[in-house]
Parts: sequence; C-alpha cells; structure tokens
Amino acid sequence: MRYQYLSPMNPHLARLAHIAQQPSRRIIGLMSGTSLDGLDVALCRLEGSGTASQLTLEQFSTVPYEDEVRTRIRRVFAQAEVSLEELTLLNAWLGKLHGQLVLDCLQSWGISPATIDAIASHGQTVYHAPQHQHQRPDYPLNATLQIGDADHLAVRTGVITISDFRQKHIAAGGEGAPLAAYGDYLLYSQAGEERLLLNLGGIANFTYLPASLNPELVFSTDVGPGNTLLDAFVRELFPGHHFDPNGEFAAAGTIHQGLLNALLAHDFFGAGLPKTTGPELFSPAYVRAAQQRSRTENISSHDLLATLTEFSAQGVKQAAELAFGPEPQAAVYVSGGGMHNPTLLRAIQRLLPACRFADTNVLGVAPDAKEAVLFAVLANETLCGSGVAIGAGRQRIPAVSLGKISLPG
Ligand SMILES: Nc1ncnc2c1ncn2[C@@H]1O[C@H](COP(=O)(O)OP(=O)(O)OP(=O)(O)O)[C@@H](O)[C@H]1O
Ligand SMILES: CC(=O)N[C@H]1[C@@H]2OC[C@@H](O2)[C@@H](O)[C@@H]1O[C@H](C)C(=O)O
Repeated sequence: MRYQYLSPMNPHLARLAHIAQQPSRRIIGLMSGTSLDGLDVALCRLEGSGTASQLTLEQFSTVPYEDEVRTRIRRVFAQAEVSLEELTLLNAWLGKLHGQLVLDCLQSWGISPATIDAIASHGQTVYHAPQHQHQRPDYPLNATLQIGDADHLAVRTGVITISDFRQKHIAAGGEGAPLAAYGDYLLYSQAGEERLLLNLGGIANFTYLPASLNPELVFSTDVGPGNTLLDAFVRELFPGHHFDPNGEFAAAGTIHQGLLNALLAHDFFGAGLPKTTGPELFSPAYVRAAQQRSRTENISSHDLLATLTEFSAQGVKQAAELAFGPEPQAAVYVSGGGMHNPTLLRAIQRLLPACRFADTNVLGVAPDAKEAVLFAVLANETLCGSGVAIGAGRQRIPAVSLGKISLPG
C-alpha cells in the first residue's frame, strides 16, 4: 500500500515518516527488568531493518536505582493486590524518572537529544499474568502490565518514544513474552550453527536459533527462575547483600535433593514451549511451600542458596531437553546478570555437557546490554520493518510489529 502525504500533517507524524525512511536510525533502548537493579540505557545505531539490520552499540549504561525507587516499585511489584493510587502515581513518576535518566545519560555522553531519532522504552513490568498462571475462569486470556508512561518520556526528552511492546503480542495470541526471539533472530542467527541465546535475568529465558535459519522454527521461552529467588533469599538471609556475590554463598552450601525435587514439582516445567512466567509464581512463598512439603524449613542459609541455584540451572536443562530432546547439543551464548554467578554457570554447564558455552560478547553485544538493545531493534522494526514471520503458524508466536508510539507534542 502506498500513501500520499497531504498537508496539513502533524509535524511529529511527518518526522516519524522521515525517520522510518532514513538509511539508519539512532534509537535508545531502555530496559528495567525484574531484578530492579536499575535502568539499562543502550544507545544504538541501526542500519536497515529485518534480516539486513546492522547494529552498532554506541553507548551503554546501567543507571542504578536508588533505594527509594526500588522500594516504590516493590510496593506493587508482582503482587495480586496493591493500592490503585500507588500504581497510578508510580506509572507517571517512573515515566518522568526514566525520561530524566535518559537526559542524564545523554549529557554524560556529550550527546544532544536532538540527534536521537527514537526511544524504545520497555517500562517496568509490575504484573505478568499468562492464563496458565492466573487460572481464572472468569478471565480466559493472557495479560501483562508494564508501567512508566511513555508520554512522559516523549515530552521530557522531546524524542518520539515507542513503548508497551507486550500488549499486541498478547492481542495477537501470545503471552506478551519473551520477545527476545524477534530481535535475536535478526541479529544473531548463524547458518550452520544450532544456537541457544540464554539470558539469566530475574527470570531465565532462551531463544532457539536454528542452523537452517528457518524463521518458522525460531522461538523464545522462559525456562524458570534465574536470579529472582536467589536475590530474594540473599536479601533476607544475608543482610546488606542484594545478590549472591559471584555465587559464593551457594558454593559454600550443599544441594538438598528433597527440596530440589519439591521445587521442581510444578506443571510449569513439563509444559510445552514457548511459555512465560514471572516472580508472581517463583516467589519466596513458592519456596516456603516446597520447604514445608519436603520438611526442609531448617536447612542452612548456604544449603538453601545452593539448592535454589541448582533449581535455576535445572529449569534451563529441562527446557533445553523439551526443545532438543535428551543430551541437547547447541552453542549457548549467555547474557544477563546471572552470567556473573559462576556457581550458576557451572551448574548449567554440568547439566548440559554436550553444549558449548560462550557469552554474547562473542556475538558483538555486551551481555548486560542485550535486553535494552532488543527493544531498540523492536522499535526499528515497528518504524521500518516489513515483517519477518518468526515462528509462523506456531501457537503463541504471532508475527506482528510491537509497541505504541508517543509523540513529544
Ligand atoms: N557479581 C555477581 N554475582 C552474582 N550475581 C550477580 C552478579 N552481578 C549481577 N548478578 C545478578 O544479576 C542480577 C541482575 O540481572 P539482570 O540485570 O540481567 O536482571 P533483569 O534484567 O532485571 O532481569 P530480567 O531479564 O528477568 O528482567 C542481579 O540481581 C544478580 O542476581
Ligand atoms: C513480562 C516480562 O517482563 N518478562 C520479562 C522478564 O525478564 C526476563 C523474562 O521475564 C522475559 O520473559 C521478559 O523479558 C525479555 C526481555 C523478553 O521479553 O524477551
């Protein structure tokens, strides 16, 4: 379809059309993940689109959240009941904050906001509710909520902002996550190599990239908890720490097989791929229930951490076996904060002995930046992609462009 532009036209829409037609775009990808450690800010140059996309990561920064930000998010995060006033206020407040953090980053890099074509803002997931998890017969649908309203980002920065990437995925039959496949396929596929791109964030997920490059086989899936349970129990049991430093607490403990079996006794692990989950399921309450069932309430803090670390690794193994069958063989490229935890990495390598492991630096993207980069790539596709049929025809992997557009004025 071709459209002729008739004047008068909203100048912001004209700018949008111009940006879409440029040979390359400068897009800032923003991600604030489930670990609540901070806002990842990735300034990307994207040339072309689709499988011809070329990415250059020009700048990257994680702006750590102050305690107050974390506290405010935790008041509503992954909880079935919250104050509606708190949620409403936080939505606007986070949007403003993210806008300001983008401006701060640009200033520290010596880059003018006027040179940025678009911001791609994931926002903060506060509740993820795939149907298999909420199981409410009165709501037979998947749903998810990200906050940090993008109109605030657009107005504060003066930059067109694309946000709320997960809703159309759901509207078109998906669970709203993971979206990684839509970017990973374009940037990191390699003919002749079976690849798994494993992200160890709060929740662990991977993307399968087939050696054949056939987009219909591509998918990404959550596999279970990554760091979320480790972080939660470290905060409780080792005051002053936010995570298990280099996996040392877990390394000093012993895996308790009875508790591990109880943790793994959930339908999520046997369910077909792709699937999503979140801290709504994998919460401290989930662990406490498993401890009660296995009579392991009194194991030491180190043993609990060792068992939870093994639990995260087992989730990766079980999903890899669902994808490949027994003895999965693939090149695994790791990203996310969990790659800084050698105890977790060693466990995954032990459970997948026929896989080769590297981190995503080898693919040209810093592991900590990969998710923020993803949203820049998704925004680029929304602006000028012509559509790649990722997972075409398979359940829960709709081939759609993602995101809503906020104009600065
Ligand atoms: N040196 C380290 N030792 C152990 N763990 C670490 C280290 N550095 C980071 N981590 C872990 O990585 C986490 C942050 O990971 P990341 O930033 O990938 O999460 P996220 O993006 O918020 O999660 P998600 O992808 O689920 O949204 C920390 O909370 C911690 O658990
Ligand atoms: C609902 C939601 O925010 N999910 C996140 C979360 O963090 C990791 C995992 O759970 C993944 O499913 C997803 O993020 C990545 C970026 C994705 O959509 O691919």
